[in-house]
Amino acid sequence: MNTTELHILGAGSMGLLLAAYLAPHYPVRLIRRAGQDYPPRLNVRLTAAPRQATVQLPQTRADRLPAPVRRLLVCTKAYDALPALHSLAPALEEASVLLLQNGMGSQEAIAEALPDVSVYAASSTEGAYRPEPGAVVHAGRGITRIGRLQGAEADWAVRFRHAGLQAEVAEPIAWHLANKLRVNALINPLTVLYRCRNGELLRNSAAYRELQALGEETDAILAAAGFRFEEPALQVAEQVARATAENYSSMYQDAQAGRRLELDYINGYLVRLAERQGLAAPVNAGVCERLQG
Ligand SMILES: NC(=O)C1=CN([C@@H]2O[C@H](COP(=O)(O)OP(=O)(O)OC[C@H]3O[C@@H](n4cnc5c(N)ncnc54)[C@H](OP(=O)(O)O)[C@@H]3O)[C@@H](O)[C@H]2O)C=CC1
Ligand SMILES: CC(C)(CO)C(=O)C(=O)O
Repeated sequence: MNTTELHILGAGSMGLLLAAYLAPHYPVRLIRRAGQDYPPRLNVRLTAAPRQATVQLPQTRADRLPAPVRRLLVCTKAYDALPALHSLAPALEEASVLLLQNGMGSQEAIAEALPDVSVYAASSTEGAYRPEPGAVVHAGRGITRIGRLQGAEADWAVRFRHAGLQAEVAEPIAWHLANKLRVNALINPLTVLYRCRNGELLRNSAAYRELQALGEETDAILAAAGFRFEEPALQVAEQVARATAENYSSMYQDAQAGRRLELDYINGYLVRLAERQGLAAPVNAGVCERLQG
């Protein structure tokens, strides 16, 4: 077993999923919120049908870390990632950090805020949720594409594969993040606005017209920013909506649970990217306004 401890910041769906897979192969420790008290270990039941396993994960508060962090997976929501890392900053001097946030913008901000830290970003199609505290369900097996943003090289994808997860080095990672962003920008907000499963967006004519308009605008913004894709966003989003027709998007689930949406890092990011290119983005901006209303 490799003895370098893997720290996981964010004990939510993604953090617990990765912790449960990695823990049998590497020493893993969860980092919990500063200023709050937690028991020294968290028992987590992983369901990856048809199998179930229970793992015991040591956990430490961010403000009580005994030693520097060398390997860190950041599994908070996009809006929490930078503040959470700031709470750890003194322990990160020699760290390689892997960011697992959806959307774009948080990764750039972190790389800029921590110029001396090795930073990798991932675009993951894994699906996980927590049915209750202390349990995580691996709802859909996916692939995690990992690429370096800055600093020293690290073998993140090797470690994921060693733990039985599908992973590959994918560079430039910004392209892969943008490729996922355009699907999320079309599907996720509309599932919230129309209160529907992904597949319903293709059957509801009003929703489909909005999908088309978002697709056209998103293609123009990403093209102006230098991203090249073979297929338009609408075509890819349609394929994904068909393949995941019965699913509720992550944004729909966040909205239902009353959690903050990752909108600023999806459609909001596209609006800011458009501004930087001197373009208007009324369709993405309109979606943000309606959802943040
Ligand atoms: N779930 C999934 O299937 C997938 C998720 N992703 C992406 O991964 C990211 C995480 O998603 P997910 O796991 O679902 O989100 P969750 O809300 O389930 O988990 C986020 C966790 O971060 C913790 N957290 C927030 N701030 C801090 C902090 N300062 N210190 C320590 N912990 C903190 C929260 O703690 P607390 O519990 O105390 O609030 C929470 O447990 C998102 O960007 C998401 O889009 C990507 C692919 C798939
Ligand atoms: C691909 C899609 C839309 C699947 O639901 C997703 O990534 C999400 O829900 O965030």
